[in-house]
Amino acid sequence: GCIIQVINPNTSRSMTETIAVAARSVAAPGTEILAVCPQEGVPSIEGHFDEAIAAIGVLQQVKLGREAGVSGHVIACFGDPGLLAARELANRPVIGIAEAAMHMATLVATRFSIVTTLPRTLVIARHLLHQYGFERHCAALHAIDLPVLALEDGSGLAQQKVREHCIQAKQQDGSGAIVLGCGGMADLARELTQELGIPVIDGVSAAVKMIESLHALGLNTSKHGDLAFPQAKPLSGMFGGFNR
Ligand SMILES: NC(=O)NC1=NC(=O)NC1=O
Repeated sequence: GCIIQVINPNTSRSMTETIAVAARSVAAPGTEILAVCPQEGVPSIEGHFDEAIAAIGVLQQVKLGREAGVSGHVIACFGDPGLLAARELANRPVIGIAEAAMHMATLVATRFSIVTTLPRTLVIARHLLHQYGFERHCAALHAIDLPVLALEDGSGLAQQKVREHCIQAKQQDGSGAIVLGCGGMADLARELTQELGIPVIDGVSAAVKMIESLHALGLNTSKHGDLAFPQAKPLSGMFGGFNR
């Protein structure tokens, strides 16, 4: 069996649950999902500062998962915070939900649109498109202009905004697929795919299936070269107990 650690890098328990439900909804019968979030950090991730803080919690959770013997790790925030650092700490595969959703979109469409939360997170999505080499595949990026935690306030307003922007993206962007740009949107993909008649892709479920595939293929993070374990060195202060 496969044990997948799904890390919500923010500290909001309700979003961790939304993410866990999406992960479990696609997990294979033999796959166990361990959904976690950092004990301390930031309640939502909406910019570079938040990402820097969240990355420490991601690394702490990846180390715990490695020591628990998980088969792989998912970073369930659309900025993929701490992804490469996490791969240095991990033996097993580590996949971010943005890279997972973007890869899947390129398999089913020639171009995709992204629908994310606050406008200020658009630059983060653009950085990832460049980093992953998908700039040419992304036709447009949209922001619903609501904060991440509006997805968890029970009003349904954020979910309605996501739906409206997905409809606009389908009509205006010339995209064949849509990528949902937040871990908290993970529960919307299936219904929107049905309603819009085009692939609307959630990175949480995409990442879970990619980890299962890597596990089945016996492929793990390469420790040869750039992603080798960090050099052992004396870490000080709050990082004291935190070595590779
Ligand atoms: N673009 C985003 O909304 N990123 C995110 N911030 C979070 O706290 N979770 C996300 O997925």
